[in-house]
Amino acid sequence: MEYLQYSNTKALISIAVVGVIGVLLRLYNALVMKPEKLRSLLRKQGINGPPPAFLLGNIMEIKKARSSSSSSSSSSVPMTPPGRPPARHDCAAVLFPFFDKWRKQYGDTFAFSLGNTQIIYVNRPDVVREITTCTSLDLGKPSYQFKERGPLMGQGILTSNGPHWAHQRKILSPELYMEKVKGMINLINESTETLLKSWKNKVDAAGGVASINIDQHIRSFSGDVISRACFGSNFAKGEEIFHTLRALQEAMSKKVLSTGIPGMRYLPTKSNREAWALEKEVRSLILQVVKERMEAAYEKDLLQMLLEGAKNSDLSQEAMDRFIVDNCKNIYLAGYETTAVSATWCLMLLASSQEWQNRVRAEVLEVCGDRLPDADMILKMKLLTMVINESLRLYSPVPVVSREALTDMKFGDLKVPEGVNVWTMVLTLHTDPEIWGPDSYSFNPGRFANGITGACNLPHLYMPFGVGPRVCLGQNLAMVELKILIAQLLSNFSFTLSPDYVHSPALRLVIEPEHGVELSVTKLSRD
Ligand code: HEM
Repeated sequence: MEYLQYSNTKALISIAVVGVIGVLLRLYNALVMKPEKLRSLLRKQGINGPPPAFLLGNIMEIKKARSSSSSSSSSSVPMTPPGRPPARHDCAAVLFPFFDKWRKQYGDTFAFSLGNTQIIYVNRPDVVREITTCTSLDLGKPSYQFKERGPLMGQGILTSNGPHWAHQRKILSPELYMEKVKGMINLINESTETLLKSWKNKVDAAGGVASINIDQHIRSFSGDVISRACFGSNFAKGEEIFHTLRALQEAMSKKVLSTGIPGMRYLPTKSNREAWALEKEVRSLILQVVKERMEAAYEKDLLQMLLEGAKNSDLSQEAMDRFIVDNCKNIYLAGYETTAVSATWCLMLLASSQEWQNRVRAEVLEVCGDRLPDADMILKMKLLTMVINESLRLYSPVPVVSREALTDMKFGDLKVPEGVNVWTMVLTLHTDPEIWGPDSYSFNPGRFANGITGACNLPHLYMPFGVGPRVCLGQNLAMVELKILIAQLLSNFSFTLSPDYVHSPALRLVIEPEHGVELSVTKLSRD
């Protein structure tokens, strides 16, 4: 009997030991062997890069370079005095100083690691064209981003690949065609009115000139537009969803710097627990609106399209709920902050160039007069389009276009093994003097007088909205929103940079002004 018990315990211990060894071997393979194999494949074709640290890759080096470039006076990036625009609009040098260093050391194409993810940085125009225009479903969005941003984005259009992505894109894209966006102009004008009223009140209360930190106002405007576009008449509920999503995004941005550290997302850390709770809340709020929709009248907004798309696609109830919840979140996230920061940066640039502010205002008043902007007027305002294009060139909210090879792939002479990511630095391409000329770091909307092709010698490298099959679905909506907002602000107010403005681009989920943008705003008399 005793002997039997002894041999059972021995067997259990043996099984446990074999199991633990198996898990350790798999971990060793995923964290050490596989990354090293990929790096050696890259080295074989002459792609070198900074040596990675065990498990972390180059994360610590990146963190260190970032914090010293934003805080240290010994940084190579000159600090901008308060109240002034920078002499050189060079976000890449402030936010990604390590890339400059590595490019000097390893050339235009080099490899680095975020945790166990291997990334090739590509700056060669020919290879960038091949990557960004590749239509194969084998080239997708990086899976490590899906994992890290799981609670925030789920498996919606932004964070899915292959047939699942293609299916979602097919449902959503017709809803954001220009013809549909034209139908949203009234709702955008309504959202703008709210903003104008609040600025007028502030200026009156301040006796003629008000110092306004514009960020929150612009964010509210952008959130209002997206809520109305997505949720139509349920937009009040939309705003509640949106505030919860914003809180979730903040909880997630605290985690951004841990990107790539294996296993971090599963640990019940304070920020993970906060994110999980908010994710649950957003889901239940969205499904509540869906339930009301099922019972009430039919409307033609984005939510309705998602509902119909889900109903027609033979999904289980669980999968259908996920499809709707994830895509509502994705549209918010894709459309809210990007448009808000684009408008904020554009107003900062106009505030620092009285010449361009006056020129665009004259155009707006000539085209629109006392009427609210409509589709024809929006098309006619050329100087306004040039200013927005230039602002998106210098302050592209999304600084990197990234992809993952889902199988072994080749772009020109660059072989990308399965699992390796490729990154194209939009900000660097947007300011390269060889592409844009010697004034590439200056604000000069005049360069867009003959469109994008006239502005630079390699137009495919201008990509504030990305390019190729995964190009931004909302670019028509974003451009119309930006034009209406800026036209309306210019025809009602004049503004300069406040002496309190401190120029400090920061990378959160998008590039935003770290301390906001403070403007001195005066009401224009319209007699
Ligand atoms: C100025 C504002 C905006 C900027 C700068 C911007 C930029 C971008 C960029 C760079 C991408 C990724 C493209 C790529 O990886 O090649 C993207 C994707 C996307 N954007 Fe935007 N975006 C803006 C506004 C919007 C708005 C208003 C919406 C929706 C209402 C939207 C919806 C999307 C969607 C759904 C995708 C994913 C497309 C896909 O993966 O198939 N965006 N955007």
